[in-house]
Amino acid sequence: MEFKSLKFPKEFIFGASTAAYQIEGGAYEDGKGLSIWDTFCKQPGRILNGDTGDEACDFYHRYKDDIKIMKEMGLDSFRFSISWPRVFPEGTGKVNQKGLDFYNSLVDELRAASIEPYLTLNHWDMPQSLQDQGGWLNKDTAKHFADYSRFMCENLSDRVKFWTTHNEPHCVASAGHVAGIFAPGHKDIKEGLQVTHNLNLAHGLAVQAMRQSGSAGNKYGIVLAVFPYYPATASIHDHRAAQRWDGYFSRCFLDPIFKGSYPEDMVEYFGDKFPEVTEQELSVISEPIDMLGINCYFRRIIENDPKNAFIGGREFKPRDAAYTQMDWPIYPECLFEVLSMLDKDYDIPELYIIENGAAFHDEVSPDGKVHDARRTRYLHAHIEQAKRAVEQGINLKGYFVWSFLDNFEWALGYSRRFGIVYVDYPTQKRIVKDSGKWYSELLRYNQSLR
Ligand SMILES: OC[C@@H]1[C@@H](O)[C@H](O)[C@@H](O)c2[nH]c(CCc3ccccc3)c[n+]21
Repeated sequence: MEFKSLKFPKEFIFGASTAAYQIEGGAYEDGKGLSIWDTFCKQPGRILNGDTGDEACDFYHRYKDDIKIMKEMGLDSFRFSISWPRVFPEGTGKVNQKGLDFYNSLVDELRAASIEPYLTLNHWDMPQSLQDQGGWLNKDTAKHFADYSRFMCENLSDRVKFWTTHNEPHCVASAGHVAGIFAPGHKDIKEGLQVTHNLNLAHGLAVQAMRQSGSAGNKYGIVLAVFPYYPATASIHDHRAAQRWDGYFSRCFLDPIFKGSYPEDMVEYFGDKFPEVTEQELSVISEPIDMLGINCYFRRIIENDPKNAFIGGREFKPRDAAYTQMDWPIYPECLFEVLSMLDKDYDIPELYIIENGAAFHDEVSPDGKVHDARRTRYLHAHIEQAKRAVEQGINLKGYFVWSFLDNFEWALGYSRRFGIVYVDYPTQKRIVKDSGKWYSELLRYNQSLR
């Protein structure tokens, strides 16, 4: 496929993203402690088909072979997360040396393959033992997270330069504590808002801790899901609903981190459900960061819905849009629009698209290949929008596709495939999909211009 329209600056990096619980497996191996997702998956009815991350893609054992695929593909960078309980089985205190050994080896293998590690410290798999003490509802957990982050930085920052604290804290707060569809499965709005604040606090404490102990030149940040929000109609009620969704899902994280205060309209809207916040905590949360990672897959069209007790709205699905297997509308301009908004409204040193991709029904054809043309078209269209942002002078420094491998899709188990590499779970065989081959050609084209 012609790549001239997808020519990026030479320092722009292309990568692929994953997360520990979704790919590693080895859930009970080599001294790893329980995570809340290990526990959650065991609760009947929580996960489609009763799937769990017990084995997942067996990345814990197969990472060296997977890195060979990454190298052949030409990835500049690989984003992964650390399983906190694999290193600290109880969340604090005693270190599981075999857990630490795994991440040291993973990083060494990536660097030996000239692939830049891009690390996330919390991609939702919180140690169960800390959950037993209140989890993110307990502010002590924020301190434990900072200690864990410092420890990882002390051990890996000679080889890892990119450090992000949380992946999508809004998901932990809203899906995990309000909707109850993610671990730990709580359903309490006030709790969800307190967790929102405590996650922001944990982020700030962790950045401060890493900055004290990490190597010079490290870049610290966070990964947030930021989407464009549209009202379903011109009605003021839909406009206000869209503004509330943007207010909670985006600005209740962006504003305290980059502006040192929560959005006034959100504090007002949530009233006495909003947590107590001190100036000292806001100063910690707004500890300057070097980069922001963005997960953006589509735009969200919102219509007013007073029955939604949390935020008074629901997602509208236009009939004239094409949809992925997640029932997400395909709207490539979402990347350009989000990047433009961030560039206009916030002072962010560097931006990375850390997750963008699509789930479509994939199958292995008789020729042994996976002809996922829709995914290739999705990636092409969205990367074009990333290019458009770069051409407008927006400081976008990289694009990571979600995901490198098909993997465990949370409450939907293994029913959704996002990978550019197909995983045949019964045999754990990998097959680079057509989209993976296309992505590799794109990377090689850009590397040839460096
Ligand atoms: O669903 C695909 C991926 C997950 O597998 C990742 O673990 C997670 O980081 C992730 N986030 C998103 C966007 C989540 C989202 C959906 C709908 C509305 C807001 C956020 C999509 N994904």
